[in-house]
Amino acid sequence: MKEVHVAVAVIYRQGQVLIARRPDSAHQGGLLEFPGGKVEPGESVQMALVREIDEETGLKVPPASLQPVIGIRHDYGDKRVFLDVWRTDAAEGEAHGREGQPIQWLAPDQLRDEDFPAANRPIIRALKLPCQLAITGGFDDVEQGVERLRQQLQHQPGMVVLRAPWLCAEDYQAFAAAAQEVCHKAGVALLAHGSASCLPGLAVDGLHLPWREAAGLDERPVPASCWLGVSCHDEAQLAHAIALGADFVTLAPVQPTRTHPDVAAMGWARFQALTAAATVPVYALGGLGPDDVNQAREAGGQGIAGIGYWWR
Ligand SMILES: Nc1nc2c([nH]c(=O)n2[C@H]2C[C@H](O)[C@@H](COP(=O)(O)OP(=O)(O)OP(=O)(O)O)O2)c(=O)[nH]1
Ligand SMILES: [Mg+2]
Repeated sequence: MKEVHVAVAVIYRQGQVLIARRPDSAHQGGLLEFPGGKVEPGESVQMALVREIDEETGLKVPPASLQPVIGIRHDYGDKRVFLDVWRTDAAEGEAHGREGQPIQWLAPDQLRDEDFPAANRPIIRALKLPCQLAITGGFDDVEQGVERLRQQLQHQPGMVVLRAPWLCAEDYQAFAAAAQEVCHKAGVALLAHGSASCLPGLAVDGLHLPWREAAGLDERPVPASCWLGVSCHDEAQLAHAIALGADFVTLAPVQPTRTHPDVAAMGWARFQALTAAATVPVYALGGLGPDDVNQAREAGGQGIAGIGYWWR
């Protein structure tokens, strides 16, 4: 079966995205969708986006405003698609459903997996996840750890992974409880780091699995209502994380790091190649800071993750 290349548009306006309803008679009919459609022969994906957005909503999109979000290969059984997803926040005009389809503006947090075709799940993840993920670094005692976390939050990461594998379970619980309060006040999501067995009793928003924990699992260890991240370093690990149902992965090391001087960095070209094949948002990790967010996004990533920049 030939793969259909589909240009999919995430049109942002005032923190909301434009959603349409697919006609009942269409493939995946009756479900919600992002505007878009098939890339025609001879068209670039950008040309297809500009055309489809105009045809379906009447909005005019400056081609230069389009930025890549994620690419997803999905087999529906009756159809194979490559969803080539791009965003713009510069669409001009008033949106209306030019093909008679109902449209609405929704905040990313209002998007529910079950309302969309199955291939859209990673898109919804990508829109809800931030572009900066901070991981906690070393500290001497829990009090100092919490103080450094407060400083880390001043750099406004959208999510924090609470990494402290050297702490005993009791100290980790205390660290997580204090961190939860600090993160909650700042409106920042907090993920525990380790195995799912550390979760009971923790008021966190999800779990980030180090590769050594993910390697031994054959199913998702947490419910769909909490985030699941996995640390990956190569293609095989990415495939395993996706099979586990990870909501996102980190891929490292992209650049040389002080923490792992003996590990060879993969560089941006390799990061881009691995990310292109992954149906999940991918954070670039290793030797990076906020200045690298654009580079990571241009390479098809969700953004950057790291310890070094934020933890001084
Ligand atoms: N536009 C769009 N298509 C999606 C999404 N998710 C998803 O699986 N698809 C699939 C459904 C279709 O098989 C394919 C694109 O179809 P489409 O019906 O929009 O194509 P089109 O605008 O060119 O329409 P047509 O000329 O075939 O009527 O991609 C999405 O969020 N938006
Ligand atoms: Mg369409």
